[in-house]
Amino acid sequence: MSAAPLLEPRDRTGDVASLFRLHAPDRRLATDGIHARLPAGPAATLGQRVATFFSTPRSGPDLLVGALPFDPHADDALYQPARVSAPGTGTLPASLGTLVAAAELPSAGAYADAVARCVAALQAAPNGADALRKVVLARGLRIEGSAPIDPHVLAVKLGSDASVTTYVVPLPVKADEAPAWLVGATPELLVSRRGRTVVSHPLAGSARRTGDAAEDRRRTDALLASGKDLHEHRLVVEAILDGLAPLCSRLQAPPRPSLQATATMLHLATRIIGTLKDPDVSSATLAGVLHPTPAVCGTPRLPALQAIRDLEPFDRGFYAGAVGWTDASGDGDWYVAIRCARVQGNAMHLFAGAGIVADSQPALEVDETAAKFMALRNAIGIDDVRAV
Ligand SMILES: C=C(O[C@@H]1C=C(C(=O)O)C=C[C@H]1O)C(=O)O
Repeated sequence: MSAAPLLEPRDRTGDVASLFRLHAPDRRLATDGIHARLPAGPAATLGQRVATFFSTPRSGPDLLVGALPFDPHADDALYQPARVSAPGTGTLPASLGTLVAAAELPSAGAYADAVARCVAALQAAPNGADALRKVVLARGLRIEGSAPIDPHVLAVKLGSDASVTTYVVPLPVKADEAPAWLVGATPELLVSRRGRTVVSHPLAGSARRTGDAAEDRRRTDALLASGKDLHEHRLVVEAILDGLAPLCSRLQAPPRPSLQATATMLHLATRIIGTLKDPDVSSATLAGVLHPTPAVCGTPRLPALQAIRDLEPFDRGFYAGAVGWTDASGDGDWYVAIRCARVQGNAMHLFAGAGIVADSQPALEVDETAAKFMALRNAIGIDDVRAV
């Protein structure tokens, strides 16, 4: 197998299991080893657990890294790394080996049926603040390889799109299981904190990017004028403003979204900036308050979570959760864990979801989720998700 030069460190034993990587356009973080684990718990107690962790004298970096699962009531997986590592001290194989798309769960047809059932429920929902207004429904694709899949090779391939944040996050596994990671390339910032300044940059309302400049311009204009997509987007911005408002003395968001493009997608995006009233509110607390936003869950949160449980035939695990870091000062970055795969042994599970509102059309949501698989599909070189 040919080797690519100087891409990512191995740790001292050459083990990749505990390597964490978060490469944002403006900041690169890589760590290796696990010094101590944060006691696991739900999103609501994350801020308190992190504060307790850092208030206890200990050796090792003043840093916690890891992932929150989609379900805010399920256990998260954060740990203090052994070392912050300098990227570029090792080599990686250039290839992921032979991969085939093995199974869709659910099939495109079953996904369309679930979207149709969801639309019917949204249309039947009574008017009022508590009524179900949006549900994000996802589907999965299992890919199999001829040999164990190296998550860092996949991340390097995903990193060829400079507009996204690539990540590799070790996931908890049972004692008899092979190591597992969440590997992805997200365009979406859940929340970032530096001192008192808080930034969130949600996306919702999407179209496939074609690569043809005139057609992409047309799609961009259509997206920025689409009542359905602006509504889907507004619900996310409102939820984030509602979450941040009690914590901020100043909070600003432009009245209309702008366009954010990745190599494969066009998204409506809004950059929200706030100033914390209390500088002791950490990025972990903020992530715990905001997650899951209606970009990945729906509105209102609890009925949307229930609809997802009822309509999706799989457990999301850490897909549509959050990945990131927080330090002892409370600063940190948390990204929405989308455009990703759970990698374990010879297999990976890809996930893609789309926001459903009362006027969504099932066939268009099938296409939107197929387009959202493209980032991963391009990286692993599988052209057609239906090919087996
Ligand atoms: C849920 C996903 O993406 C989210 C849903 C979007 C939408 O519905 O338009 C856009 C970006 C993300 O917030 C995903 O990629 O799996």
